[in-house]
Amino acid sequence: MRLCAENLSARRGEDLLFLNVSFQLESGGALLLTGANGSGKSTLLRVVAGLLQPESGRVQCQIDDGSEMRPVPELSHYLGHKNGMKRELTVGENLDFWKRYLGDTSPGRSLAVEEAADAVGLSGITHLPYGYMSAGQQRRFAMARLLVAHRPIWILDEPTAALDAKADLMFANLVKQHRQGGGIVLAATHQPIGLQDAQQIVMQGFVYSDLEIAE
Ligand SMILES: Nc1ncnc2c1ncn2[C@@H]1O[C@H](COP(=O)(O)OP(=O)(O)OP(=O)(O)O)[C@@H](O)[C@H]1O
Repeated sequence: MRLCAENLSARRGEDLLFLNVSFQLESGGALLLTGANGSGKSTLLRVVAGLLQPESGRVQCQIDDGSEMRPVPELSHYLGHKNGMKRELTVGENLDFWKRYLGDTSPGRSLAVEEAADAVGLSGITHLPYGYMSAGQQRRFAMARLLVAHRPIWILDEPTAALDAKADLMFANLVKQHRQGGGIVLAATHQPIGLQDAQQIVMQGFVYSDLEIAE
């Protein structure tokens, strides 16, 4: 599998936040985004995930050599700052919704809801409302979403913010296993979460605000 981002640029408000960012990731590869608060990490991840229209450029993914290019949203999970779970539903109902809604988009095994809960260290409580969970448990169950539907690309925005050291380690192992299985990971994070040998882009913020993009 190969993910290609070519000449991505994005505007926030009137200003150009980044200009002509390109990278390529192969199966098992990872990209780490770093940079100061407000430098554009979340914006770049949202562009890659298809949640924000770029000012220029495109991102595509090829499953096998010679196969057609496919849009990243079909093949990716996006774990942003928000957990994307309903407080009123049980944990199991939330995960079951995501399992059915996202489905599996490529060969690869997704986990049953209880298996995924076990993988994030929280088995036996999926019958409880999501809103009853502590903040850390809620985040762990949001991570379980990555496991109940198989998607080869994981796009992660500060996935372990506010988690304890044990949860960091648990998630680092999930990321490592995902990469070992041929998955690709893009992440903005300050924690060591299984991103050994990752490519790195240091975001700079509105440095290009007075430039215009050549069409
Ligand atoms: N909808 C918006 N309209 C205008 N400006 C925005 C909008 N969303 C974000 N910005 C600005 O874009 C810049 C980049 O924001 P972004 O969230 O991508 O940064 P970040 O590097 O992820 O920051 P952090 O480390 O704090 O999460 C910031 O200056 C922010 O204020």
